[in-house]
Parts: sequence; structure tokens; C-alpha cells
Amino acid sequence: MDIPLFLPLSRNSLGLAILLPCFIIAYYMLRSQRSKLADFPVVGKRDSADFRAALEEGCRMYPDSAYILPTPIRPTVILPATLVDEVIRQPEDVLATREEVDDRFLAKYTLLTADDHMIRRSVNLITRNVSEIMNDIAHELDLDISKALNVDTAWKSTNIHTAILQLVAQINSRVFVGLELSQNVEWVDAIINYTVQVMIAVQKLLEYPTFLHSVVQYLLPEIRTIHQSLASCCRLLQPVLDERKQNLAEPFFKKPKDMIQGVIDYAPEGRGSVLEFQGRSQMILGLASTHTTSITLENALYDLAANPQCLQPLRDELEKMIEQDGGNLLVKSFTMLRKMDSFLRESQRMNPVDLLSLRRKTKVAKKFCDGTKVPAGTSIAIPVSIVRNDGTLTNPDVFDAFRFQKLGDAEGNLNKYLYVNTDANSLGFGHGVHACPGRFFAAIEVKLILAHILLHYDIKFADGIQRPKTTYYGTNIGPNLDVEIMLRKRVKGTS
Ligand code: HEM
Repeated sequence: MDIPLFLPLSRNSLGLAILLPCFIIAYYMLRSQRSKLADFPVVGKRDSADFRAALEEGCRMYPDSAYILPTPIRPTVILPATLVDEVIRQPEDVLATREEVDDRFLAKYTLLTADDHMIRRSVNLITRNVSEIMNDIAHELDLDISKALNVDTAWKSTNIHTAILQLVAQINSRVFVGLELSQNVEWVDAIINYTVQVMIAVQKLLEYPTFLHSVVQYLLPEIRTIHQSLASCCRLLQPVLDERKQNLAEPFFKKPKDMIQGVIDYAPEGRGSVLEFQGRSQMILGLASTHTTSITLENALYDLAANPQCLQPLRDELEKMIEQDGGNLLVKSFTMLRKMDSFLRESQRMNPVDLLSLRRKTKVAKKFCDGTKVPAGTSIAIPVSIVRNDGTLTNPDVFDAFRFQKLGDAEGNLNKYLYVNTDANSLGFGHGVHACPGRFFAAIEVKLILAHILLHYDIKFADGIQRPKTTYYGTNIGPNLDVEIMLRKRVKGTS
């Protein structure tokens, strides 16, 4: 009997024939990466929902040397604080920022790829004109805030999360893309949803091995929603972009100092005028700015409600400034609000938006000055929490609202302890060339809203309610969705 040389393959065995070699390659790649990192101790478990405890343990056990946090995608080598300055000095071809972000957010599937040079320059354009822009919109804020909070003169228990998120997304849109789009609910929702869908899509994709992501992406509703958000952004942006292009052809047109213009002016090869490129860039800017700012503000409000003794000093400072400025809240004077500035720095120190900072990917094998050797293709980071343990602050585990004002006064160095100032011990906005370029704008936005709330509302937690603990997913912060705070409109002459 003749035996056929090639037996016909069933569907299952064909699938197995394709998948098996892939599994084997993936297994050996993972093993080889792991064996390269075998010298480092591992702290924590890969499936931890929250890496806070592991990071605290790691910093306690290895304060001066590196260890591994077994984060998803690939493990992260956590470096000691002594290497901050060396990390920030490395060029992109040694320690890459962009590639690390692309990896962590699976940018190929979540559409998060951007030209960071262009994004930074666009954000800087806003920053240079931030006082002018924010003064323009300060008077609109009164209306927006009371609409968002929706409380009267009687105490009301309120969940502020959605209200603050919408408010921040709207103010950011007002500054980034103009009044018309900022008032469009579909635009604001698309910007907010993009971030949420990216986070969920990344988590879901990570349930599958990397080599299956290109297939699994088509099965995930979140990836479809991301594409729909982009389509909505582009549709809504089109008339605004068309009008901008027409205006730019006019000889005396004064360019607006917004993100649309930043992307047009700074995108490589004139791509900023292309609708899809603009849409993607605006969504990425929305991702970088919306949840980070709203969570920072929510935390500040929780700290305010939990520390009622801070209300009067903060109000006194504000009222003095308003009097000096002739009865108006002027953005240019915000740096003089030293108590509020210190309060925000302390609030962010206790609750940063990410447990890790200075995340990079090694492009080549890198030997650090303390002898730590990290192989090429490795994720590295430094914990933000080091500032709480660095030995320079008294009672670092206690919230002390005005500690940075006192420190600035005592050392005669006001700038060193300002909210927006980054240094090796203050990594809440990163540090070095890749430190958050939006922090100057964010600081003004947060101060403007906080000032309004301080002047026009009373705030506290209901009796017996404590300040809620911040929730973390992996190393990222997650808003605590269940918290309610008590608010009421202030009546002149009472407090
Ligand atoms: C309070 C609010 C904010 C916080 C806490 C925050 C925090 C951060 C942090 C920790 C980084 C990483 C820095 C590093 O890796 O060294 C970052 C980067 C970045 N942020 Fe922010 N951010 C905030 C608001 C904003 C806003 C409003 C914008 C835009 C207007 C913005 C735009 C960016 C951009 C573009 C980057 C990437 C910079 C680069 O890689 O060169 N951020 N931010």
C-alpha cells in the first residue's frame, strides 16, 4: 500500500503547526531575557493588581541597589535614587523614552504613537502664553464650575470624580483646540474615553502572548472604540482645521497659540495639516493631560476635606492676593500663592499619578556608575516614592500641607520647593529633559479651580468618613470612584 508523503492536515493540526513554533520562539525569547536579568533579585509577583507594597519592600530591602519588579509585558529593573542624575543625562539612543511608552501602552494597537519632539514643542507653545490664555477663560470658569458641581447653600454629599474629569477635559479642550470644540459634548467624551479605552485595551491584550496581539486586537471592543474615538475626533476637527488652513493662507492672519497650531507648525514633513495626524495628536495630548490633571485635583480636594485646618490660611492668602491685584484673580500672581503651591506639592508627594518615574528602555547594554549592568532591551525606572524616604523631610508619612513653604523660607530658596520644580527627590512630574512639559499649564489650571472652590464653597468629609486611599492598577493610579465629599455654597459672612 502506498503511504502518501503529505497527509492532509485538519484545521486543528494546521493551527497547531503554526502556533507551536511561535510558542517555542516566545518561550525561548522570554527565557533568554530572564536569564540576562538573573543577577537581580525579584520583589513582588507579576499578577499583582497593585505594585505599591512590592515597591515599598524593594526600596526597604535594596535602598542602594537595583532589583526587579515583575511588571507585565516585561519586568522592570528598579534603580536606586542615586542614579537619577545619570538616567536623565543619557541620550535617546542609550535610554529611550518614546520606545518605552510605545511598549508599555502597546502603541501599535492603541494608536498612541506620536512624535514627542512635536508634542513637547506644542505644549511649550501653550506654556509660553498660559497666563494670557487662562486669564481669558477665568471668567467662564465661574459658570462651568458651578454647573459641574451643582450644589447649593445646603451641605450635599457629592461624588466629584465625573464632574472634575469633565471640567478638566473641557478646560483643556478650550485651550488646546478652541471654544467651539470645548463646548461639544461628543468631542469632550471622545477625549476622555480614549484614555479609559487605552488602559482597558492594554490590560486585555496583556492576557495574551505578544505574538497573538496583532490577531486579538480585532476581537477587542475597546480597540474598536479607540478607532471610533479617533474617527469622531477627526470628523469634529475637520471644519476647524479647514478654517485654520484657509486663514493661514491670509497674509495678516495672527496664528492662535493653541495645540492645533502647534501640531501644524512643528509636525515633521508638514503632516500637521493632515486630518488624521491632527486627530491622533489631539487624542494623545488629551491622554497626557486629562486624567493626570483631574486625578491631581481630586486628590487635592480630598486632602482639603480631610484637613479643614488648611481652609482658612489658604483663603486668607487668596483674598490678600485678590486685594493686591485690584479685586481680580490674576493668573500672573499665582506663583505668589505660596501656601497653595506647597499644599499641591505635598498632595502630589503623598499621591503621585504613577508609582514609577523616569521610565526608559535600554537601547544598548548599559553599565551605570555604581556598577549596575542592565542588558539591552530592558525596561528601567525609579520609584517616585523615594522622596518619602530620602531622609530630608521630617515625618515623611504625615501630610503636612505647608511644609514646602516653610522649607523654602528656611533655606532662602523659594524656587527649589515650588510645585512645578522637579529634582532628584521630587519625581511626580519626572525630571530632566523628559520632565512633564505640561506641568506649568496644569499647575495654573489646578490652582484656578482650587481657588474658585476655596472662595465659593465649603468642603468636608461626612462625619466618620476618612480620606479615601488612592487605588493603583499595577503602578498606575486609578481614580477612587466611590468617594463622596460634602460641599455647600458659601454665603458671604459665614464660613
Ligand atoms: C498634574 C497633572 C500632570 C501630571 C501629574 C503629569 C505627570 C507627568 C509625568 C510623571 C510624566 C513623565 C515624565 C518622565 O518620564 O520623566 C509626564 C510626561 C508628559 N506630560 Fe504630563 N502630567 C500632567 C499634566 C500634563 C498636561 C496638562 C500636559 C499637556 C498640556 C502634559 C503633557 C505631557 C507630555 C507631552 C509628556 C511627555 C514628555 C516627554 O516624554 O518628553 N502633562 N507627565
